[in-house]
Amino acid sequence: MSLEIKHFNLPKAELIFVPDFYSPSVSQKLYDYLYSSIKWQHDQIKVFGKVYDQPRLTALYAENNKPYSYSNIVMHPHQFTDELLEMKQKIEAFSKEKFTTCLLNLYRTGQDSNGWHADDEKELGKNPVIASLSFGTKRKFKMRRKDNTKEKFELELTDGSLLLMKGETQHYWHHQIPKTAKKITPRINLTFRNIQ
Ligand SMILES: O=C(O)CCC(=O)C(=O)O
Ligand SMILES: [Fe+2]
Repeated sequence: MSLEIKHFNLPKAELIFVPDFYSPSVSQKLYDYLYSSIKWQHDQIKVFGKVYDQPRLTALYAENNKPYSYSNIVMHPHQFTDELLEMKQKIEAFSKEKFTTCLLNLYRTGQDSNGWHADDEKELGKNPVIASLSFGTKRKFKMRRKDNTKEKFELELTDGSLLLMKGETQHYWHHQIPKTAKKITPRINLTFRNIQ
């Protein structure tokens, strides 16, 4: 059986979406493992001098000790677990890319979110490839052009799916996970990155 692979041809973005990267039964096991075994933390962020609780839990894992900084937060990695390493290897085999680091997000309810941003920190290099795995409740993933916010795109990130963002995507587009008023159970997201 072959995997369904969708290519979205947006101007100045390269997106590849694999809806069934993991089967429903494997996804359920991975969700349970991640929910209970990842060392989730709840950081505060500073926006225009004011301090807020980040609207989700996060964790950083890596094969090296290199920290990752964004939104005034510096995260220091835990060492990869066997399960995370296995996921990393499966994504590397599919994408023919290498990843050093995984930033995990736990969206506990519909009120948890991730605001407009690009994954364009300089430690990610010029045209970073970001591999994003989703487990649990599906959430909307929105994109909009940095230079024309009317130009938009959206996608549902479903359980067991893989989204690859490549090429110039981070230069030209912002992305977000908006809040939703729906009563929903959690979603776990893993973004694999290469930090040099
Ligand atoms: O939860 C997601 O799908 C997106 C996460 C994200 O954009 C990030 O961690 O940089
Ligand atoms: Fe991101």
